[in-house]
This record gives sequence, C-alpha cells and structure tokens, in this order.
Amino acid sequence: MIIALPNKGRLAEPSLELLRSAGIKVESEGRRLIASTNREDIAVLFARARDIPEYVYKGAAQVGITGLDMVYEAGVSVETLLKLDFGKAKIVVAAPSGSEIRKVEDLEGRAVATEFRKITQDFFSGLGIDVEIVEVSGACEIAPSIGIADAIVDLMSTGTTLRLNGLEVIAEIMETQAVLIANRKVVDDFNVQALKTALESVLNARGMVYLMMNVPEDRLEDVKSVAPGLKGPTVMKVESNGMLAVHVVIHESHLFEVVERLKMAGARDILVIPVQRLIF
Ligand SMILES: Nc1ncnc2c1ncn2[C@@H]1O[C@H](COP(=O)(O)OP(=O)(O)OP(=O)(O)O)[C@@H](O)[C@H]1O
Ligand SMILES: O=P(O)(O)OC[C@H]1O[C@H](OP(=O)(O)OP(=O)(O)O)[C@H](O)[C@@H]1O
Ligand SMILES: [Mg+2]
Repeated sequence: MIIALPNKGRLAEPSLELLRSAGIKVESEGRRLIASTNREDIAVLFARARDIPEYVYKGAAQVGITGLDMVYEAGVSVETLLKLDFGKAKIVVAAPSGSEIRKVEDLEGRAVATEFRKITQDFFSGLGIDVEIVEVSGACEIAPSIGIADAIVDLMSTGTTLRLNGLEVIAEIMETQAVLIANRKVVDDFNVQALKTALESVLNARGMVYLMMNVPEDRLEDVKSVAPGLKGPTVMKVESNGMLAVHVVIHESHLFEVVERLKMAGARDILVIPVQRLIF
C-alpha cells in the first residue's frame, strides 16, 4: 500500500507524527520523494497537499493525507475515511475593512483573488453572483491593497494574517481539516481499513488515561459515582482481602478532581496510565 503525504507545509509534520503514533515509521532520506517504512507492505509518497487527491484518485497512491479543502478543490471522487483533527481552518471571503464591500452580493461583477478557483467558482455561482476570479498561488491577502482584486477567498485559522493586512471576513464558505482519503476501488482492502483503524485509535486515545485502583467492596458504589468511565468500570475481585480492583478510562482533563474524589470515596493504590490506542 502506498500512502501519499504532504512533503511540506502545515500538514507535513503532523501527518508524519500521526503515522508514527500509529506505529508506521517513515524511513526517509532527505529529499527522496518515495520512502519505505518499518512495514514492508507500506511505502510513502511525498507530494504537495494540493496534488494528493488527484494521485489517490488515479491510484498512484491507495490512500493519502491532505486537507478537505484540497479534496473539494481537486474535484475528484475519493473516499474520505477519517477526519484527523489537525490543519483546522475556514475558507472565507474577506474584503478590506472599511471598504464598500460588506456582503458577498456587493461583489457582483468584481474581482476575487484566490488559490481556490473551484471552491470560489462553486460558491459564487451557487449564489448566482458573477465574479471574476484572479488566480494567485499564495500570499493572496496582498491582492486587494495592490489593486489586483476587490476581495479574496482564502484560509483563515487565527485570523492574524487577515487582520495584519487590513481585511475582514464577510462570509464563510467551508471548514477544513486534515483528512485520510482513499481511492474508492480499494476502500475495503485490509491494509486500508487497518490504517483507518490505527489512526482512529490514536485519535480516540488522545487525552485519555487509564486508572487502576483498589477499592473496598462496600465502597464500590461511591467509587462508581465518581468515575463512571467510558463504558462503566471493569471490576475484579482481589483474592482474600475484601478488596476489588477497579479499572476505568477517563479524560485527562478530569484527572485533577477525579483522583481526589476517588481517594475520598475509598479508592487506594491508584495508578494513572497513558492510553496509546483506543478501539471501540
Ligand atoms: N493557517 C492554517 N491553519 C490550519 N490549516 C491550514 C492553514 N493554512 C493551510 N492549512 C491547511 O494546510 C493545507 C496546505 O497548506 P500549506 O500552506 O501548509 O501548504 P501549501 O499551500 O501546499 O504550501 P505552501 O504554502 O508552502 O506553498 C491547506 O490546504 C489547508 O488544508
Ligand atoms: O488565520 P491565520 O492563522 O493567520 O492563518 C491563515 C494563513 O495561513 C495560510 O498561509 P501559510 O502560513 O500556509 O502561508 P502561505 O500563504 O505561504 O501558504 C493561509 O494561506 C493564510 O494566509
Ligand atoms: Mg499555503
């Protein structure tokens, strides 16, 4: 199986990191664009995020990681298997603050600069608004101030780039994040499904911790009410001393108060263990 990964840009490092957590280690040598991995049956193809949907559609790679925006923009039919929870941003229409352009209808007959020709075209034609699209290949926020366009369609996450360039959002087109995509013909292949399961299990496990503790039998209900767990705690009898071993998965953000409450409810010997993978 070949996995297409972004070779640079915002999605590159988090994609490699996610694969690594899922047990797939890329053995890359500098600028080589095809790399082997620790698994004999999995190789990686490094490409631009923008080109990955096309490569997966054509079958040059069976699966790939790219932005959902890139999938729409490519306009090809691939299967989105999983949202990956990084590379989160919005595609917005923005115009110079204080200009007469306050809403998308004001752009009728005007010029819009963007790297996203198809998304922009589809958005405005869907609203029946006729705009001229000025295609740029990056740093599109500069376009209005140099007289190239009246507005832009671009990605926004923190909003800093827009603000620093005197632009403000007048409409939101779509939300994007990194996704795992697959060629439709191989969606059900064992390796494709195994990769999906592995990545999903890493995402599920993020922020979760496993608690193990000993609880006197007569305090079980008190402990349960403090830490109900994902599917109720696992309870095992500890031989001979009237104690129960209780195991439960909770969210790390609750750990601070849950541990104290468990202690108060009679739990002892509490172990907190990181969760590597979680498969429901
Ligand atoms: N500010 C951002 N916040 C979150 N995700 C982003 C942001 N900018 C881009 N992305 C996501 O990353 C993808 C790739 O964009 P990025 O700018 O990293 O690379 P590129 O445009 O391919 O390369 P370059 O900008 O270096 O030419 C985008 O399609 C989008 O899905
Ligand atoms: O809302 P913000 O947090 O400011 O992020 C938005 C900016 O991030 C991306 O650019 P990137 O940094 O990838 O540079 P690029 O223009 O070279 O692609 C995007 O094209 C915006 O310009
Ligand atoms: Mg970019």
